[in-house]
Amino acid sequence: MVTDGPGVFRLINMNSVTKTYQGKNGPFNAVDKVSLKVEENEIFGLIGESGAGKSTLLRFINALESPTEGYVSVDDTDVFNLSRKQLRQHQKGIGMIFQQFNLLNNKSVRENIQLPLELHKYEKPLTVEEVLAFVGLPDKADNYPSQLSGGEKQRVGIARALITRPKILLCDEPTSALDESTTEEIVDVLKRAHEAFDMTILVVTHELNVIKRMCRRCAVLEKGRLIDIIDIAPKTRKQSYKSYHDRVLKVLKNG
Ligand SMILES: Nc1ncnc2c1ncn2[C@@H]1O[C@H](COP(=O)(O)OP(=O)(O)OP(=O)(O)O)[C@@H](O)[C@H]1O
Repeated sequence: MVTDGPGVFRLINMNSVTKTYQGKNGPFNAVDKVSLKVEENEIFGLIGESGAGKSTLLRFINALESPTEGYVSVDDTDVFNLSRKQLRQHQKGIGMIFQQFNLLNNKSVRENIQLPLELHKYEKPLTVEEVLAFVGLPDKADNYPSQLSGGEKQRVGIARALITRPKILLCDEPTSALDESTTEEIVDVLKRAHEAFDMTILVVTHELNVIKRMCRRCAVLEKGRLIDIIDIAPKTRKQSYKSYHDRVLKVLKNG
């Protein structure tokens, strides 16, 4: 076990990860030598403007993307040096929720939530009733996605992620398709899930208030580079708005 002091366990460790893509004008680094550590049970944010590399970085953790260079470990295990069986096991411990919910429209809420259990065998999954009650939709099991509001669809997305009892939950812009009050409700569901299921949560978003309400720390990315890791504390500090990074600091530290 890797520790950073008493009671602090680094669950996720990224060391100088780079992802190079071919762009119109040649190769470019969507993620550029990023190193960061996320502690077990933390809610950690990744923020930055569109194209900053947030989603790419998030997707390294469950190996949906692989870095061109660098090292990613989860629980002390190199994510990109696993057998197929080990990789499946690794991915089974990670849930994901998406901006556009990714529900199958021809399947009922119950069928959507059960999908992960059809793909893999889990030791102690929750039941559809349990997760639906948790996200506040106890009566919607037989509805179809087209009969739900955006906020309800995201609750179903969260229920689908929770049914396997993941150790890590990756949230890619979980509230970006929702209005302000629905966003608050979804943030509350995620915070309750964090407490109830003892998970580590990573949240990618460009919404600073979501970060402020949920996270203890967040990484700021700009053009693939890690600019800062901010400890989010309600202290008042004078900041100016010279750059995007300055605005982030202002909202998160002073708001
Ligand atoms: N498969 C790909 N091939 C080429 N370029 C890609 C590919 N995937 C992502 N990119 C580019 O890499 C950069 C980072 O993308 P990424 O989706 O990680 O950013 P992001 O910060 O999550 O952005 P957004 O907030 O808009 O989703 C962008 O310029 C994007 O266009």
